[in-house]
Amino acid sequence: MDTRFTDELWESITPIYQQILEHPFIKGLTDGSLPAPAFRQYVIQDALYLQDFARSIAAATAKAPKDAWAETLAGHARDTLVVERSLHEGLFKDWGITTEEVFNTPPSPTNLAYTSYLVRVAYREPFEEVIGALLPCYWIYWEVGKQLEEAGSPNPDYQRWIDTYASEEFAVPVREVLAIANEMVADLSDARRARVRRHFVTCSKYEWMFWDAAWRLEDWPVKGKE
Ligand SMILES: Cc1ncc(CN)c(N)n1
Repeated sequence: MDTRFTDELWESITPIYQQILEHPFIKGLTDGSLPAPAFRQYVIQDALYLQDFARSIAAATAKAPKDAWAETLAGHARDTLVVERSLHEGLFKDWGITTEEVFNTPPSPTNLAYTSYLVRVAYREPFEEVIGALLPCYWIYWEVGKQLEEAGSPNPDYQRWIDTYASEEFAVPVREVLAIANEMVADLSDARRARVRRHFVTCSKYEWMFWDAAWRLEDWPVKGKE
């Protein structure tokens, strides 16, 4: 398989990926120093995030110009999320947090900005751009999972998180979406490839920001009656 396009994409985010690995949230997963409230906030926000992520994959499915890609993505909208949801549900059960509480939590400013961007691209832009926006969500998590796997974590919750994203179950859809990304650009002009890259870089920045928001226990600076 020709992986030149995705190699180029990864090259375009190497400084961002490096900063992700150096972020205290990520470092704190392996050395155990991540404060529990930051992890809890992250997992709750992530459960909200996944709702829009799934809808964005479904929109990509509807736009797929090839049946084989539509079938693959339809499977992701259902199955990929099952793996991540089971991680979340296990943690919520251990923490005594109900599904109702989770889904009644307002999205943080960063979460809302990221998911709004994803959904906007998914509904407004052509198929290849939607894949560009979705790709960091798959790929960065897999790379981070693999990177942290060797060090592991003294904290069982953080170890579960690492195991999920380093797992073969998570790797399969990542490889599939990478294959779609490399195939879909075969006949694309440089200008259209650049638009894919722009979304890829933007969403990679949002990935860093998502962990950072939880680390800072981000909240809205002003409040109404919610
Ligand atoms: C914010 C975020 N980005 C990506 C993933 C991996 N699907 C996730 N669970 N959360």
